[in-house]
Amino acid sequence: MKTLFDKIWDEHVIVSKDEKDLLYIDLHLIHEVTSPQAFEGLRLKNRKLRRPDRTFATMDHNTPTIKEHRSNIGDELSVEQLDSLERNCKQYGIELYDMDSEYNGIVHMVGPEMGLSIPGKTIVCGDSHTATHGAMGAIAFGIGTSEVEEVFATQCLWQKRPKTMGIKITGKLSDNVSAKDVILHLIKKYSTSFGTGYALEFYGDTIENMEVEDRLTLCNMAIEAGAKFGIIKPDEKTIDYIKNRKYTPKGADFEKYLEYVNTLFTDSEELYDEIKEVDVTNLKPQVSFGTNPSMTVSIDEKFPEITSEELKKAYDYMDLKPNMTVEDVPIEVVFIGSCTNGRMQDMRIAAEILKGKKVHKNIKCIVVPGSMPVKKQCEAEGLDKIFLDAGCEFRMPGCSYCLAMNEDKIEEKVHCASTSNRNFEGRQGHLSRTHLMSPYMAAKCAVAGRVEIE
Ligand SMILES: CC(C)[C@H](C(=O)O)[C@@H](O)C(=O)O
Ligand code: SF4
Repeated sequence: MKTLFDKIWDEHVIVSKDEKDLLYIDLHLIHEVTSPQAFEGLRLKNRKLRRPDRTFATMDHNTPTIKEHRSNIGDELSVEQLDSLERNCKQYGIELYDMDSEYNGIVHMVGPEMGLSIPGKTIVCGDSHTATHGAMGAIAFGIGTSEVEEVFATQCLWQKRPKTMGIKITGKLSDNVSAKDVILHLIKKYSTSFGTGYALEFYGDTIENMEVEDRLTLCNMAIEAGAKFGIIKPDEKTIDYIKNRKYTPKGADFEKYLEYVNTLFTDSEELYDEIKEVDVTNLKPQVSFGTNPSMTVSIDEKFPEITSEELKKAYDYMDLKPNMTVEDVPIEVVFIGSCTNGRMQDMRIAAEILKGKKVHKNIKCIVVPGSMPVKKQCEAEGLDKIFLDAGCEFRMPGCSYCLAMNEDKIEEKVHCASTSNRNFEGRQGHLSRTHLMSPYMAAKCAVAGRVEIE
């Protein structure tokens, strides 16, 4: 009798010592920001890279979203990090999805798209949103640069087993409500730290009814709840999703692999160290008003009274007040993209709203597909045209706008309706003001010129 998480964990333990386990790592994803020092460490210690064939690289954080050749990136550190990733991948024989690659994209898009992030695997990346991949039914977690070096050298990592928390989500979501609203609601209800020390397993009929892309959105923000891990049991939808992707096992290997995948579920709810239950039947769209994701309201709620210094500081920074509603926020920019909501389904939802409409005159609307495959698919379905006709910008994939890299910054004091995952002070630019929400709400906002209270 084991939880889903413990089944995968136990399958990967090589040896245990002092409450820690040495885990075998099946997949190591890397990007330009957190890998240069780790490669340098290898060289200095004269260590080899153990499994270049299980290491995959993408350029994402420093790549501008404008159509600009690499040689035109202004920021020197960005250029240096991109150059060193390219050099290192060449030297160590690692597959790299560079800016010219048809597979390029944000690392948390690339893993599932390539059939690399698949059920039952252990997946690491020097990036805090690695829990995203747990939605495929895997153990996936963010690691630091020194750990990146350890995995390079040994393909293993010492880890303390986390406790498990079952997050049971039940009820049918309303049409305008999605996984983004569910995770924002959870963080509002239980704080930005309720998951600390836990692996969060999301389950229940709401999760079963969710598409894989929604599940990825949900697990993406586990770290915003303090948890390094989010995980969801693989099912038919997961198997359909991974089938025939580039690195998914094929033929008889796939059939054999499915036998293992079919064992991946939690044997009994009683095995969780803790359970939280949430009924989302009447859940309304959620929008953040403050400077962390827990400072969030339902669209039909007023902003809360000031009950802490932190909240007061957030109101001051955002230039908002208690008792206002999301409708009162003077939004000027709408950003649809990021590893949270830069997938095909997000693009389709936004396009459906923007189709035949015009972006409001006070709004600049930026659409950034999370990866080249998503961009291409948008073009194949004519979504790019819908966005452009509506007056949006339709850009190249990358992280840039989510964390204010390159020219992709929200100006001082400007309110941005954003489908990303972080809204702390300055996240999208010096003194910028981020409001987290779903692609549905963001696209509606682009048309209406403000967040709509339906
Ligand atoms: C740059 C990277 C290390 C960082 C992270 O780990 O999350 C980034 O992706 C972010 O979202 O802030
Ligand atoms: S899109 Fe944003 S949150 Fe996601 S990996 Fe990039 S910078 Fe981090």
